Amino acid sequence: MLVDTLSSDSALPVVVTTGEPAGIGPELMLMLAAQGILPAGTVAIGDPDMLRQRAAALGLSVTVIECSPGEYPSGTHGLPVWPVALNEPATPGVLNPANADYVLATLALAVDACQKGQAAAMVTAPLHKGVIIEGGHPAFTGHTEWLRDACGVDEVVMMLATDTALHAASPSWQGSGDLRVALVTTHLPLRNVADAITFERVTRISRLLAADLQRQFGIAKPRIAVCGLNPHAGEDGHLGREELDVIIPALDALRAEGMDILGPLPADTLFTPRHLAGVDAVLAMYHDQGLAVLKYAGFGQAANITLGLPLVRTSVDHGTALDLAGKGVADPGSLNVAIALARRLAARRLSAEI
Ligand SMILES: NC(=O)C1=CN([C@@H]2O[C@H](COP(=O)(O)OP(=O)(O)OC[C@H]3O[C@@H](n4cnc5c(N)ncnc54)[C@H](O)[C@@H]3O)[C@@H](O)[C@H]2O)C=CC1
Ligand SMILES: NCC(=O)COP(=O)(O)O
Repeated sequence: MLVDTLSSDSALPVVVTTGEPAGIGPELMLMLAAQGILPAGTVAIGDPDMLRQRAAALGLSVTVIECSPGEYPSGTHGLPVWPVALNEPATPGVLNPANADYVLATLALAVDACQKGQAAAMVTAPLHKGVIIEGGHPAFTGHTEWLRDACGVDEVVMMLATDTALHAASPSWQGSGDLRVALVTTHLPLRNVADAITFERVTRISRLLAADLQRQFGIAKPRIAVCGLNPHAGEDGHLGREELDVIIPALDALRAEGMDILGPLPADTLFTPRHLAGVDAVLAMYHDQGLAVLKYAGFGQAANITLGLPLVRTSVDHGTALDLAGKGVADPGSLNVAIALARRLAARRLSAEI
């Protein structure tokens, strides 16, 4: 289970940014609302007219209820929305850089609401990084780094996790257990990854991961298994020196601090049941090393959690799926998991006062 099963008893809503307006985010939110499975106390952030048009086009019976930011109507049926106006009309599947600022404004509203105590947590539907960059934000690399800066913290960690407790009831679930995968590097070109694997970075990310597994997930002494960077974890230096020069010294330093760390292990066999037994999280060196396995294990049934933030943020395990947008065929499973997880993490923070 991702966290212990606390029900959210916060009176505050969980806010969900509906993401790239040309992508599947808006319709996933509408699908959950139409299916009647959105928990009470969930508020969408986005353009209400766009959401109404998207619902009508897909034949989804959802009443979009526009509320002032910070307000939440109790006891109503429908989808409460805190409005942010699109800059230009959006067409499913067609990116428009003119709406980049709209997407960022939805994020800013969600952060503001969490910081002001108007929301218990934020969940993000997918945005399109490329169109945000083209829309005038050349340094943009993703929600994770944007939230780090918006919250004024030095470092955050991207972790994706499957949750058997949430999807055990799903007939499509084929997985055998929970898997949590955190990343040392996130959105970097592959050719830059090796240089970014430094002693400081490995130790900083590992400490943050362990601290948030304790704080947010209630794991008293987390066991973390760490991937090598190179094939066969470098084969004693014959297939790359990053393990010998950087990763092993970093892990030795962490062990000396009392952390329960395994590795570095060859990444191809680390993700097998024997090596994963008793492990609370895997730390992968780069994006596709860890996330390909996570998505094989539970795509559509997993969530992304940003560790190290002063607020709760979860997200989906997928992107904008422009190829599916506007067709009503995308799977809302991960958004459902992300909302449920945000509620549980928020409830845990509330009860533990963390
Ligand atoms: N949380 C976020 O905001 C994320 C944003 N992205 C962004 O999304 C954009 C597209 O990225 P891609 O790598 O193409 O990944 P993608 O996840 O959008 O699409 C990859 C494949 O998965 C399918 N897919 C995705 N979500 C699905 C769903 N809910 N149901 C059924 N099929 C689904 C798509 O149709 C496509 O075939 C990029 O700009 C990327 O940076 C990617 C991942 C997370
Ligand atoms: N592959 C995960 C991903 O791209 C999530 O990015 P972010 O926008 O949540 O930082």
